[in-house]
Amino acid sequence: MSPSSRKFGFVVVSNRLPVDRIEPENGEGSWQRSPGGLVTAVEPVMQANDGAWVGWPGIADREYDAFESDGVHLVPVALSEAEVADYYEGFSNDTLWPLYHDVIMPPTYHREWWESYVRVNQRFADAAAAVAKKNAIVWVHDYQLQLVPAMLRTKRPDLTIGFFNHIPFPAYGIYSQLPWRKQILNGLLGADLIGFQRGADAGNFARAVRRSLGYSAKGTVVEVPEKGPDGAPAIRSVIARHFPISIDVAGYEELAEREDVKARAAEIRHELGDPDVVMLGVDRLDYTKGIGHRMKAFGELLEEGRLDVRNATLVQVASPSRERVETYKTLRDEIELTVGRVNGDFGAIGHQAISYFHHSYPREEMVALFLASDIMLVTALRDGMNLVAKEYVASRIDDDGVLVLSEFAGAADELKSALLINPHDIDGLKDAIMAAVEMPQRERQTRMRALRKRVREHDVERWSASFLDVLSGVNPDRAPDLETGDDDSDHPAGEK
Ligand SMILES: O=P(O)(O)OC[C@H]1O[C@H](O[C@H]2O[C@H](CO)[C@@H](O)[C@H](O)[C@H]2O)[C@H](O)[C@@H](O)[C@@H]1O
Ligand SMILES: O=c1ccn([C@@H]2O[C@H](COP(=O)(O)OP(=O)(O)O)[C@@H](O)[C@H]2O)c(=O)[nH]1
Repeated sequence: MSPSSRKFGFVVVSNRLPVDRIEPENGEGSWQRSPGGLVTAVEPVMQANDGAWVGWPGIADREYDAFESDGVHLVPVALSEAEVADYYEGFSNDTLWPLYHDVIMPPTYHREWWESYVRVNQRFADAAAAVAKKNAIVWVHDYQLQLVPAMLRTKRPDLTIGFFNHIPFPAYGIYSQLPWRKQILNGLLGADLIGFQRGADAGNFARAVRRSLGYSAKGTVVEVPEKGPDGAPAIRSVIARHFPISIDVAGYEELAEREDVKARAAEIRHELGDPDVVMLGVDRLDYTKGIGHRMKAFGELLEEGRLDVRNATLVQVASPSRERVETYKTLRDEIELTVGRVNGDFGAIGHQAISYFHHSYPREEMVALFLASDIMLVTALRDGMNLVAKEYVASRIDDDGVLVLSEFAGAADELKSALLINPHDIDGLKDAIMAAVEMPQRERQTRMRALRKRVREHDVERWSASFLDVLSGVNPDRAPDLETGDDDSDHPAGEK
């Protein structure tokens, strides 16, 4: 059977596949790991469950057949150049992204972007429906695909549909700005189960459903009025609750134990001039991450002489992201100007204040950086979860290192032994950085042990198992087959 005609009992749908197609002008094309935490978290779930992953291969105007990668069956969905501009860069990342992150930047509303979003969501729904076996479980991910659950339900009422929102869901006062607020809520309510990162996100969603659609939403259950099979009015229950995402903790621990990774960590410190204090920031270059706030705090500490550039340094990895979106271009200019200013004002020969890298690094190098750093700075202004915070903790098998963590990152709900900060309060952030610098070893150890315990007990396997347990429990009569299969049996609602 050709890979494209196989059908699966478990299907994941996300905007991105775990690999991006890279086509250099002069050279051979290749597949490269995609950026971001969604892929980091969903990849181990797919490797543990035999299924298909439907997503965009990260390049415009190219059609690829389904293929296997690292034991996962990938089903590429093609997007045209115009769709990348309107659906991905436009509606997803210049309308929904700023809106859902509490309008840190003003969202842009364009009707053509919305129309493209609807068309592309339908394409993803069709692709998922085509690879799903009868009664399959389909798990849709993130804000780019909020209409897919209802589209799938219309096409394939046999499916059990889950949706997980990786970014925050805003308060109704903000959400209600969205001209298409009802359509999005109705799209999501096509799912049987809707997962969020934080309890507050699930609460905001329930309020939006009550205020915008007038449906009952009590506790974790939304009651959606529908027509029953006989045409009579009926109620369909949708569960909406939080399932905080996590990481492959054992994988990070294994890397942290490796001699070559430890040696690389020592080498990094040495190359930085063996300072007393190494601070680290690792983020996609995104305005939600508060990179400028952390640089401002660090710069002021140097200016005030509370830190000395000869023994304290900041390493900032800012991996490229959404580079054609105007707000991201402006952000890059601002951050690089700040780096230049801080280094110009406070650097000394052989002692750079900020080492800035606009690259993406493989996981081994990330763990070496984590081990090389005394203080991890996560200063997001808003963040669904922030997996980097959890990766730092998981990697510190030596029970050392201090995590400074924004209370506006989802991770703050769980990582309560971190030094929690409000990144808008620059003085408070500076005090927290100094508290981290001066923290006695015993306290560092106590805090890191508590953090590691939490992350170890709540790893990505537990996240996916708890979501999928609830999801498979909603239609117990359907008993989906999670094994890969070649079942071409007829589907309801006219599916081939
Ligand atoms: O696909 P991109 O546009 O390049 O962006 C990368 C991903 O960024 C976002 O990640 C989120 O998911 C993480 C895991 O749940 C979470 O820790 C983080 O707080 C979120 O920002 C986005 O949600 C993904 O869809 C993107 O693929
Ligand atoms: O150079 C880099 C920078 C980041 N990451 C990974 O990208 C993910 C970022 O996820 P997070 O939830 O922190 O934020 P997002 O980028 O998804 O908003 C984490 O797994 C990082 O380890 C990486 O592998 N290399």
